[in-house]
Amino acid sequence: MTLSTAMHTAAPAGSGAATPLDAYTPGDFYFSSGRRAVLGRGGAVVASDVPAVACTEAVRAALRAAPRNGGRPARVVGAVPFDTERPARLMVPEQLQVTDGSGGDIGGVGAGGDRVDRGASAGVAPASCAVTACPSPEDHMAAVDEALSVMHRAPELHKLVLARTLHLRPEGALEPGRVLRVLARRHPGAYTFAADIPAAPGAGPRAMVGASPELLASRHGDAVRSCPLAGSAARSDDPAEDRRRAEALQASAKDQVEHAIVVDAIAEALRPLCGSLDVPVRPRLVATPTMWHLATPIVGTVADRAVTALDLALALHPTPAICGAPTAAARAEIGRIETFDRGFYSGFVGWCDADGDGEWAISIRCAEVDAGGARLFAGGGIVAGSDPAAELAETSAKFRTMTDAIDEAVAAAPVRG
Ligand SMILES: C=C(O[C@@H]1C=C(C(=O)O)C=C[C@H]1O)C(=O)O
Repeated sequence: MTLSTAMHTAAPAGSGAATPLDAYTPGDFYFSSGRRAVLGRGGAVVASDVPAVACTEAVRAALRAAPRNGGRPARVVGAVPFDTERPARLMVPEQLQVTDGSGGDIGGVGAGGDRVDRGASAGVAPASCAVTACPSPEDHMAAVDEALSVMHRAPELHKLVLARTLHLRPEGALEPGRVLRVLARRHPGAYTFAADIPAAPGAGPRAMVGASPELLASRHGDAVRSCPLAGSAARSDDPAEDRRRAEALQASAKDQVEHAIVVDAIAEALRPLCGSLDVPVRPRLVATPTMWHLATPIVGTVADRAVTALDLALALHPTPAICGAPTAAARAEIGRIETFDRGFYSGFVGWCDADGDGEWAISIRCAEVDAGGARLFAGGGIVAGSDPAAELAETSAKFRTMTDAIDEAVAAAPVRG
């Protein structure tokens, strides 16, 4: 593989010949998709005083005003929260390092499925951390029951995505960069990211760190892509059982319905923006090291080049994969039933350049990480026929992306005397 490394302006201080992943330090932005990786450092936060849903004009203006980077268009990088009435955390970095392989989008498909690396811990939480679940497992099951009752009373609500959190506090300091590098190694097919997010006054930097298998939207030239995931099963260490679970997922009528709701919503949102759009009729199976998912790779061509990757992401968000359907009713129920603030979880993270090209992944399989610990998030779609215990188990399995990585990062931390 030949990597052409474009140092857009100066390389980040002290990075030498380091890759973007090596160069990452807390406060930076990092995003990789297959062989493409972006590291951003410094620069003003853009559109911090407007709701994220209305940020595109300010972003366009900031990109127009920014110098080109080593002959390439300027880029905005960062994260958008679940609630787009709140501001995004987007930057036009002062220093940008990009490695541009020939890999193209990974689009969630084949997301590292053959490279199963289950790591050391099979449990939900690293042994080396104090753990608090919010809500408790019992309360999450009660919330799923409540969602099922709501959908029974109001059948026009087809799907509701409910999440829960785990707070991990290791004995020593947690290093976001270490967690990021473990994730990148364990999940080579994922969208791996670390995005700076607001921290408490006086506290050190805080980052949203994760390895998402899900592409919300990308645009490269005319080519538009989205790869929604919905319908999940935990992987098994036993190959025969692993295959059985994958086949059961593909054969599950409930999961096919749950998946189709997402694909229909995305196709409907993309159609007015696209000249052509190809939506496969049946989903395929994709694997991460911890989960099987149903996935539908949607491809199209943008009708008007003025529509940027950020415009596409904002037009699609929140998809029923992380919110529900219909959107407004599902969002209202999430606000009523969930007992915590999603913040940047289930928003999106990535980059967009001044030509409108860009990539945005859904911020899942992730955690808010600072030196004191991590707040992990995992959710799942509830439809008629969902089972509270199975939904709880699904979120436990989804947590493993981050618990396994934090476990390894903490175990590998040097002892400080
Ligand atoms: C909400 C999450 O995942 C989403 C929900 C899925 C499901 O319900 O099957 C599958 C993939 C994601 O779209 C999460 O990982 O936290």
